[in-house]
Parts: sequence; structure tokens; C-alpha cells
Amino acid sequence: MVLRTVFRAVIMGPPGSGKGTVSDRITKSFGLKHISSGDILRTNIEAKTELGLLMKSCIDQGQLVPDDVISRLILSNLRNIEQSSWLLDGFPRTVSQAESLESVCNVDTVINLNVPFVTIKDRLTSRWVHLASGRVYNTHFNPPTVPGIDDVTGEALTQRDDDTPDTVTRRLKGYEHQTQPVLEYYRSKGVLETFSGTETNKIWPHVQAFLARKIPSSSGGQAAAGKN
Ligand SMILES: Nc1nc2c(ncn2[C@@H]2O[C@H](COP(=O)(O)OP(=O)(O)O)[C@@H](O)[C@H]2O)c(=O)[nH]1
Ligand SMILES: Nc1ncnc2c1ncn2[C@@H]1O[C@H](COP(=O)(O)OP(=O)(O)O)[C@@H](O)[C@H]1O
Repeated sequence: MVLRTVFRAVIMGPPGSGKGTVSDRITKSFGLKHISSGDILRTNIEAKTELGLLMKSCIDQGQLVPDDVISRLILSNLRNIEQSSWLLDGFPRTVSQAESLESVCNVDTVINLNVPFVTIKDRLTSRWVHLASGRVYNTHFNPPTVPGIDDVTGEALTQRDDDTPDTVTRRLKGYEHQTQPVLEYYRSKGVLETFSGTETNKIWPHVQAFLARKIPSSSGGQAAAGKN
């Protein structure tokens, strides 16, 4: 029997800091399973589940959904992949959520994307997403080959209802008040690693090199520094 070491990572940063974009590169380079709280919530909204219908107005207004709802949802997703290495994107966003996560497992590392708010605002109003996969595009940074169409499936792209300028402002305020304390929580545990910058393509090589050192080769990762 081969013993596998699992690696558990969280990616944090304000809305639009590039969490989804960097997560995609991490999963491709290192083979971690990606769990995005925002993608899970949007899939529920799209499928008109009871949870999705209840949470939609909260999300559209740029507010966080209740801690107990999101914690239950994410922890049940994690239970299904407890033998795998994973990357959590968008959770935890409050100290209470971080405590719920800690009650079931320890996090090995927290990648914090520190991108200035002024850089972020323009990005979000030009973000386009493929809902089913969570693939994310930007009309300036990484446009799809055919405008409005997902490169992989050929399906239509959409803009998020919460990417309007007013809602983005509200989400950034919420980040400052509710989520920044989570950075302190992880800093005090010695697992926070901050990457600062204004361009994902400049931040990414540092994240990649850091993870290549950090992820044990037996954890399912391909540790492909230099690729992507
Ligand atoms: N201009 C620009 N846009 C970027 C950069 N990195 C990511 N984006 C785009 O910015 C938007 C937000 O990125 P995303 O990864 O969804 O951020 P998240 O909200 O933190 O998950 C998307 O439309 C990305 O394609 C960058 O370096 N420059
Ligand atoms: N951990 C969470 N706690 C509370 N609400 C959440 C959480 N994750 C996602 N949401 C809700 O879903 C919205 C979109 O989340 P997400 O896709 O992660 O945003 P972004 O990528 O812009 O940071 C949030 O603004 C919030 O309403």
C-alpha cells in the first residue's frame, strides 16, 4: 500500500484579485482538487435549488451568505474528497468560517493575493464567466477566442449579476471588515503566505515556485515549476 500525504491549501484575496485565475493554474500545475464557494453557490442558483433561490438576493446585493449555510455546504464537499489534496477558493471568508474549517482539519498553507482595490474595480466589470465550469475570462486580460463564447464547450458566457460597479464597491467593503480578520487568524497560525502585485502573470511564478517547494511529491501534485 502506498501512503499518500494530502496537502490542504486555501487561496484568499479581495474579489477580483485573481483567485479563480490562479486557482486554475494551481490545479493544472499541481493536481489539487479545486473547491470554489462562489462556483458552488452560482451552480445552485443556476439549477434553481432551494439553497440557490434563498441565497441569490444576498449574493446579488454583494453580501456574504450566512456562515452556517456556507460552512455546512463546504464541509460536506470536503468530506467527499478527504483522501485528496485540495485548494479552497472563497472559503473561509469570516473568522467563524475559519474556525468551522479548523474543527475538521488543519490547513497547510494560505495563499493571500494582495492586489490593490484600484486595480480590481475595472477587472470585474469586464469579467465573463462560463457558469458550468467556473472558467473565467476578461475582455482585456484573457478574452475568449470568440467573444461571448466559452473556448472549451462553445457555450455562451455570462456576466455575473454581482459584478456591477456599486455591488463591487459593497463587496470590497465587506472584504475589509469581514475577511481581512481571517488573514490575521492564519498569520497567527504561521501558515499565511502573501503575494503582492497588480498583475497575475507577475504574481503567478512566485506562487508556483512557493508551492513547488511546499507540496510533498507524494500528495498527488505534479510540482511542474516552469510549466504554464
Ligand atoms: N487586467 C487584468 N485582469 C486580470 C488579471 N488577472 C485576472 N484578471 C481578470 O480579472 C477578473 C477577476 O479575476 P478572477 O480570477 O475571477 O478573481 P477572483 O474574483 O479573485 O476569483 C477576471 O475577469 C480575470 O480574467 C490581470 O493580471 N490583469
Ligand atoms: N465563504 C463565503 N461566505 C459567505 N458568502 C460567500 C462565500 N463564498 C462566496 N460567497 C458569496 O458568493 C459571492 C461570490 O463569491 P466569489 O465567486 O468567491 O466572489 P469573488 O470571486 O468575486 O471573490 C460572494 O460575494 C458572496 O455573496
